[in-house]
Amino acid sequence: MASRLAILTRHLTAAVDDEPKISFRPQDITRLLVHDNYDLRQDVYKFISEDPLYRQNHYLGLMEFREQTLQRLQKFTQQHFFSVRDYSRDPRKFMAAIESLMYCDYSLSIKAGVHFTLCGGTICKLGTKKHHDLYLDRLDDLSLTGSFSMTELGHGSNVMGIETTALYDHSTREFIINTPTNQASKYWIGGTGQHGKLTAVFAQLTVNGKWEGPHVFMVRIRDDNMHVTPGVRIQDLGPKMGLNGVDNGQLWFHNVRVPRDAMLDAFSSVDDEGVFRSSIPSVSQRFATMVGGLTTGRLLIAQGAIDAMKLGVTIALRYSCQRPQFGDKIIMSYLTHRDRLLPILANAYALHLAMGSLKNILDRKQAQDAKVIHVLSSGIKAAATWWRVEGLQACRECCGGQGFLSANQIGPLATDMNVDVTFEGDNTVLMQQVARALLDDKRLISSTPTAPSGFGSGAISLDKLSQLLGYQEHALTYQVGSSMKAAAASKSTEGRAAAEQAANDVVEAELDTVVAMGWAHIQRFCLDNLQQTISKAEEKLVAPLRMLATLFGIKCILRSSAFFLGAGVLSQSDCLLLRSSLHGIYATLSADGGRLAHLLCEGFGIPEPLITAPIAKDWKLMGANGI
Ligand SMILES: Cc1cc2nc3c(=O)[nH]c(=O)nc-3n(C[C@H](O)[C@H](O)[C@H](O)COP(=O)(O)OP(=O)(O)OC[C@H]3O[C@@H](n4cnc5c(N)ncnc54)[C@H](O)[C@@H]3O)c2cc1C
Repeated sequence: MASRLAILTRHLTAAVDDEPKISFRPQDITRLLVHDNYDLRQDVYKFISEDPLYRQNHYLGLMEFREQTLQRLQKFTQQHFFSVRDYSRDPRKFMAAIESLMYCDYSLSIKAGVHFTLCGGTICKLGTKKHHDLYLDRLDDLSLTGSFSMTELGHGSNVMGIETTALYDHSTREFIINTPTNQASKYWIGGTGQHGKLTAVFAQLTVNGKWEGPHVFMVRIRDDNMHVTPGVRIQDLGPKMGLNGVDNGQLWFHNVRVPRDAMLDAFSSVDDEGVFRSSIPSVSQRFATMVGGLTTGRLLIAQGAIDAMKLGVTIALRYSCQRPQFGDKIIMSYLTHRDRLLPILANAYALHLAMGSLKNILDRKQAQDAKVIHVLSSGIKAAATWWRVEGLQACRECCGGQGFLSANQIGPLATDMNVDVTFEGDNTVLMQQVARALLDDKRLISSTPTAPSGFGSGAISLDKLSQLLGYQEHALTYQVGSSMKAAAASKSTEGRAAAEQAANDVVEAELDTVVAMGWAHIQRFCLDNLQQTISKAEEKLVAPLRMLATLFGIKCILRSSAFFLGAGVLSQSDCLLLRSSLHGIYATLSADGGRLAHLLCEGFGIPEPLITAPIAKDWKLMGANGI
């Protein structure tokens, strides 16, 4: 292994363009990473880099920050980079435009996401032509500011349990929307505290005395003069831990009457005779379709987290490779520093490429892909945001006190984004959904997992790392699945409901393992996906990608060393071999002032004007000449 690494090191010690040793240029990597809409992304970057309205300003108060965020969104919208109609027409373009805002400010990114994706996307997906005609142009020019009212004070993760009601009144052809209890008030609703005019309300529908499950209704909450509409009450939620450019609100509805056409009716409607009709007969499947529209939002949150890791690690690496401490020792030469920063680089690559594959699956628009899309979007969102939390904290610590200075970008990013583990699906709940899908996979449940051999004196190959991660996924699923089967069998004489309950009780009792299953699946998917990317990559990119993939795989396995040692799959000497290989990779990435690590960061393609942190330039000049 050591000699292989030495060869890799020689091969990879990238130099400037005109030196013969060079193996790749950052733009070669950028081409691989930017899946689509390269020119559009560059146009958005140029716009937000050059217009002074988008410059960092950490001195604003709450109301000023909100106003600035609104103005930024208005000006961005006026550039017509995309249309809300692209949500259905050209989803890659839609996502590319919104993703590109991330490097400017997370509040702007989320305010745009709530308006265009959650509100606009819901209308595109769940509405029909009359809704598209009525709302989409006005969303596009921001004359109708949109929001998305799903969560209630009492119901966050359990959306099916919401209490807001929509009762159909055939005498007036209207729905009557009500908030029956305070816990049913819509809570956290982005964009409603101050600026919102329109909201997509999730409410339990009753027609002719029959409950039909949650449906979505378009409700005006403020008129064009910004007066709150009759029957609606709005409370501004005020300052938050971060993300203060977004005005979140709490909403109550008291006998708010909306016309029959206010219901988004692509899948269900009430006809002229007042009869409820739906192309999806079961309430639970209908509900799954209603919330299925959240996938795009979830992808944007995941991509935002990945991009934040890229920005954070780029800044931290640039600083760490020039910062001496204790004499002239550069802090990046400390093993602890390498171990804190370099895995973030690998995570960002692994997740970004996994997102690329997921977007390709989405492009196919095949009905049979619905489950895999749900599983991957849930799991990648959870992994990306959890690793982002960990990664940005590591970046901030690695920069010492400088990491705490707002101008250095990492701190504000970490606090503004802290909520991404919670919204668009709480991570713990999302990982359970990944695990539920694994538990439905007969291949994993019925065959006994076969443990791969350890490394012995053999080399550490990506195939072996993948086998180990695959084994972990299979073994955990088999363990929980077998217990569920046994529990269900023990209750089989009491009927199907009792057996299902017994199986569910096992899931509850094994919830920590269930979440670990979700992690195992996503880690294995990411590593396999990296391998597939490598197999198709240009020759010059193979070595650096393989190195990142090996780093990623080793870290995943070492994080679960208790599992692998406990299962007797790896020995202590295997773990030591993994550790020393990891250190070898760190040394290669950090050699020559971290040249390879810097090239890999440059490969992210973050526009230089948007890397504003002074420590990412020349920290020795900080404060000099009034800078
Ligand atoms: C800044 C911000 C903006 C938001 N914007 C919007 C918006 O625009 N529109 C909107 O509709 N909503 C919005 N939300 C709401 C958001 O989607 C919810 O906060 C989220 O779904 C979690 O719900 P909850 O807060 O009620 O937490 P809960 O669901 O009560 O969860 C609390 C804790 O319990 C745990 N938990 C819950 N259920 C389980 C379980 N089954 N197993 C194990 N653990 C569990 C969770 O992991 C979590 O740690 C926003 C939230 C925030 C903070």
